[in-house]
Amino acid sequence: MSAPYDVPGATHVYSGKVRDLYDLPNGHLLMVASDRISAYDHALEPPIPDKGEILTRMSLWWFDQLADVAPNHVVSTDVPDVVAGRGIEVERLDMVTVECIARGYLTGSGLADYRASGVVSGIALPPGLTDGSKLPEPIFTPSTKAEYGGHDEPISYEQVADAVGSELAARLRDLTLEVYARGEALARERGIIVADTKIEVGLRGDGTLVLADELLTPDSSRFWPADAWEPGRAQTSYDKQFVRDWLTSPASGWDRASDTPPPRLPGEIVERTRARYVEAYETLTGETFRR
Ligand SMILES: C[C@H](c1ccccc1)n1cc(-c2ncnc(N)c2C#N)cn1
Repeated sequence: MSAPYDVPGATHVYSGKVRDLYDLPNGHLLMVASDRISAYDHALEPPIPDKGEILTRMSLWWFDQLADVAPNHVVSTDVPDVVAGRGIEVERLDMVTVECIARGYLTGSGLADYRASGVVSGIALPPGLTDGSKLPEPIFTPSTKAEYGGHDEPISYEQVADAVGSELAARLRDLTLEVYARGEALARERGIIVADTKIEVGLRGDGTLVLADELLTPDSSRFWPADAWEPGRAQTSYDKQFVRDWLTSPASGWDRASDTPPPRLPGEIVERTRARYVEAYETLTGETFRR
């Protein structure tokens, strides 16, 4: 993994797959989006230039678009130069211990659960759905928060209510589905399907629910190009398809089923992937990403 940034005045406290978190002297946190990219549960090398800045700008844009749905944790983008553009000073919240996930389409672990039992996170779905099917309506499919490197486990709404109380469970469900509905509708108008998304929610001392972490990015959501959507097969990933295709091609020499780490991505794949992140940002926001 690429080392986190040495940020003056900040104390590094956590590294996720692609983001790092720091304590700040004023009691806030500094959230830094790296250029790291992961696929098939592996951290890949090299990083994708500007990915962290592009997805930071995307999150900020979504926080602004959805400000009428819920407040967010952003305090300031005036951060130390070493993380300028990819760092956000955020309000320290009491984070909810549930991964709040909404799905509008069936794929991934939800599809696997559906194929095994017809049920996803305790919700029975109609028969005949396949990979990439649009669900009759978006569903709230919460999961546990796995330790770093582990896999989140799906839980039912009832389990969420048992964990956090029925009133907060209802608020989390409603917020997650509202954020997804608004994000999916806006993205769809611009040719991007947001198949599902994970939001992180924190609580203020007064009980206000606050949108935290990143929001509606290709790292927290599945982005599919709408013009390539075809239920019945694995969908094209808007941002990671070049990486996936190369890693699973003879050109990489990698065996996904092996325990070996993936090989270093070639320059062309890195650049084409960077271009897809730029394209996703510019398509969604209508703004130009100038480095
Ligand atoms: C796992 C996730 C993470 C995000 C970004 C980078 C590394 C980790 N994380 C977020 C908090 C957190 N805690 C208190 N207040 C907050 N506003 C936030 C946020 N965001 C703790 N962990």
